[in-house]
Amino acid sequence: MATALSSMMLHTPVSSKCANYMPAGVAYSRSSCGSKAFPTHISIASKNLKGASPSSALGFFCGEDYTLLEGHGKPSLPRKVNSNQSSPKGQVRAAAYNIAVLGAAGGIGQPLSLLLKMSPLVASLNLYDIANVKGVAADLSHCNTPAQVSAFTGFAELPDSLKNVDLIIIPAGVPRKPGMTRDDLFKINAGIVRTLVEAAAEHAPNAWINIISNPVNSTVPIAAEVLKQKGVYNPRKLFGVTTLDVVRANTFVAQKKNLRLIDVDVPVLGGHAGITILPLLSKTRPAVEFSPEEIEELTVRIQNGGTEVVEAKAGAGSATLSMAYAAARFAESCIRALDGDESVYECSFVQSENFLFLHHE
Ligand SMILES: NC(=O)c1ccc[n+]([C@@H]2O[C@H](COP(=O)([O-])OP(=O)(O)OC[C@H]3O[C@@H](n4cnc5c(N)ncnc54)[C@H](O)[C@@H]3O)[C@@H](O)[C@H]2O)c1
Ligand SMILES: O=C(O)C[C@H](O)C(=O)O
Repeated sequence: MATALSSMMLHTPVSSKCANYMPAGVAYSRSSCGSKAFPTHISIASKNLKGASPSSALGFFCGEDYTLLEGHGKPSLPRKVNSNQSSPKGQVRAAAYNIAVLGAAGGIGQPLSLLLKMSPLVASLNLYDIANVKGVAADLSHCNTPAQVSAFTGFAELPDSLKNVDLIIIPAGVPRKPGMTRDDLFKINAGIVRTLVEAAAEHAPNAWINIISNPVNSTVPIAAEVLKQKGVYNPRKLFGVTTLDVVRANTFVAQKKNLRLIDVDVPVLGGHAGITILPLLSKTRPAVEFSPEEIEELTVRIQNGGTEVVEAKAGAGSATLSMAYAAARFAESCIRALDGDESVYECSFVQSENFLFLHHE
C-alpha cells in the first residue's frame, strides 16, 4: 500500500504529547501533530539583510527549486557547484560579522570555532559553553586572523555572549553512542536547545540561528516554538544544519563515480534522520547516470553516514570534524547571504508551507 511519507518534518510544539512523535523514518501525516511543516531544502537568496526587517530579510525558495517528482515541479534554479566556495561578486565585506558558538568547548564546537576563526569575514567570535571555554578561546586567539575571540563560561555569561551577534551556531548537546538513535538524545538536547534559544530570543532577537544539536528534526521545531513564545520568530532566520548530509553525499558520489570532489554537488532533503535523509541523486551536478544498484547503495550509505562514524568511534562520540567543516560551510553561506550575495544556496531544515510527498510501496 502506498504510504504518504513527507520528506519534510512536522512542526513540533514543545509538549510531551509530541515529544516522541517523529522517530526517523516512520510515516506520518501532516495532521498528526501541529499544523506547519519543516521541509528540508532551502535556497538562500538574499538582499542585503543587515538591519533589514524580519519580513523582508530573505527570499527563500523553500523546496520549490527541487522537486521529488520529476516533471512536477518548477525547473531547478541555476546553481553553482559548492556555491559556498566563492562569490561571483566577490565583494563580501571583510571581517564584518559577529558570531556566537554555543557549545564551543565540545567535539564540534572546537574545530568549528577554529574554522570560523580562519574566516576573513568574521569580526568577532564569542565562544560559550557550560564547560570551561577559556582555554579554547585563549588558544584560538593566538591565530593571527581578524576575528576577536572572547570566552563566556556558564549560564550567567550567556547573555553577554549574545550581544550584537549576527549569527548564533548551536552545537551544544550530547552526542550518541553505538546502539543509540538520534531520537535517544531528545530528552537532554531538547532542554539544552530550549534554554539557549530562550536567551537568543531575549538578547539577540534578530540573529540568524543555526542548530546542529540532534535530533535536528525536533530541536529546530522546539527552537521555533520558543521564538514564537518570545514573539521574535522569523522562519527565515532559523535553520537546522543538515549540511553534513550534503557533504557526505558529495564525497560518496565523487568517490563512486571517480569525479573531482570539488566539482560534485548533490542536494539532500530531510531532517537529518534515518531514511528521511533523501539525497536527490538525479539532481547531482555535474549530471551523472546511476544504476538502480548505485542509487540504493549510495542512498543507504548517505543515510547511515552518522552511524558509520559513531560505530567507528566506538563510544567516543559522533562526527565532529566533518560536522565542523559542514557547519563552517553553512555559516559562511549565511554570512554571504547576510551580506547580500544572492547566489548562495544551501540545503537546510526550515519551516515552509510547501509540502512534498513521497510515495513508497
Ligand atoms: N546536525 C548534524 O549533522 C550533527 C552532526 C554531528 C553531531 N551533531 C550533534 O551535535 C551535538 C554536539 O556534538 P559534539 O560531538 O560536539 O558533543 P560534545 O559532547 O563533544 O560537545 C557538546 C558541548 O556542549 C556543551 N554543552 C552541554 N550543555 C550545554 C549547555 N546547556 N549550554 C552550553 N553548552 C552546553 C558541552 O559542555 C560540550 O562542550 C550532539 O547533539 C550531536 O548529536 C549534529
Ligand atoms: O549520527 C550522529 O549521531 C551525529 C550526526 O547526526 C551525524 O550525522 O554524524
